[in-house]
Amino acid sequence: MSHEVDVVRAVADLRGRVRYWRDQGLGVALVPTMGALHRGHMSLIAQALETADRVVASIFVNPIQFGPGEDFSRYPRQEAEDAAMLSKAGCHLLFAPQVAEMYPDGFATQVRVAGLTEGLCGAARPGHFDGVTTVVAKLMLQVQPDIALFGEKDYQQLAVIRRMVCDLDIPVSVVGVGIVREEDGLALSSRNAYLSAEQRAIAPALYRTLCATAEAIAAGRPASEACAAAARTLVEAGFESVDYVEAREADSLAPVEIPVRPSRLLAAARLGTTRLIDNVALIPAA
Ligand SMILES: Nc1ncnc2c1ncn2[C@@H]1O[C@H](COP(=O)(O)OP(=O)(O)OP(=O)(O)O)[C@@H](O)[C@H]1O
Ligand SMILES: CC(C)(CO)[C@@H](O)C(=O)[O-]
Ligand code: BAL
Repeated sequence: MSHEVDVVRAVADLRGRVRYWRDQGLGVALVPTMGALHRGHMSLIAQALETADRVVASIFVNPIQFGPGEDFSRYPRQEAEDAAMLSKAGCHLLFAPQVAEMYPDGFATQVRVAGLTEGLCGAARPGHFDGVTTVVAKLMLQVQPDIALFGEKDYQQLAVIRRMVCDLDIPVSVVGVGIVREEDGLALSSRNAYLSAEQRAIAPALYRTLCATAEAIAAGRPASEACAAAARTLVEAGFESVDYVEAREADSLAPVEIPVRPSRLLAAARLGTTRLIDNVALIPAA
């Protein structure tokens, strides 16, 4: 039988708990989240439990990564259900701070990764990644884990965090975890809860279109042409607008036309006010 996950809200308590484990020589993993947990998050927790002796999950709806007019105030908050899921999975500690604990009066520092943050989601969400890197740097310094796990669903976020950890010599191994999908291919995401039944029926077209486009590029169709066709397909399928469909190198996220190195096809598109993102691997053309 699983026991209830312990919840701490203060950085000092968090540090005390981790210090106790460290004194026993135990390895620690961190899984940062914004809550409203689903099977995607739980696969990060499961992988963390396989790799480390102790797992800390954080739940913090981070205000500074939301732009004006985005969904900060209505973002789903369901800590009791989340804690029950974490308990069942065997997660050891939940760090769930209030905003004032993370950003007390006078807070004035920002961590910003240049370049990588400028295109793709960064173009539609200016300042978003500065908010992500600032909070992830804080969480890494607060917990000082051996490893931190992030989902490939947020592929650009993962690349940005890897860059930050490398550039700032943060002694944490960043582990990327594969995308967990619904049976019809839709990537699990807390924001899927915003979709109406009609929008939910359209949503799997994002993954379907990415898969078909990746196949076309692997068969030799130039990426720019294939991506433009994919954007048209998404609109025909019922998406109101397409922020981007782009082929990029897997690590640097530099644009690619004919992939010769490991690459990724990434997209973001809107169904009503809900913005969905997804990505698939691009097989280098034969
Ligand atoms: N379907 C998924 N498969 C694998 N990892 C995922 C999936 N969904 C989210 N994650 C990962 O879980 C971590 C926490 O993400 P977050 O709490 O923002 O959830 P989310 O479902 O991505 O929410 P949102 O709808 O706000 O994008 C991130 O590292 C994210 O990449
Ligand atoms: C990494 C993260 C928890 C930082 O707030 C968030 O961007 C997310 O949930 O992907
Ligand atoms: N899942 C990434 C966090 C965000 O969209 O704000």
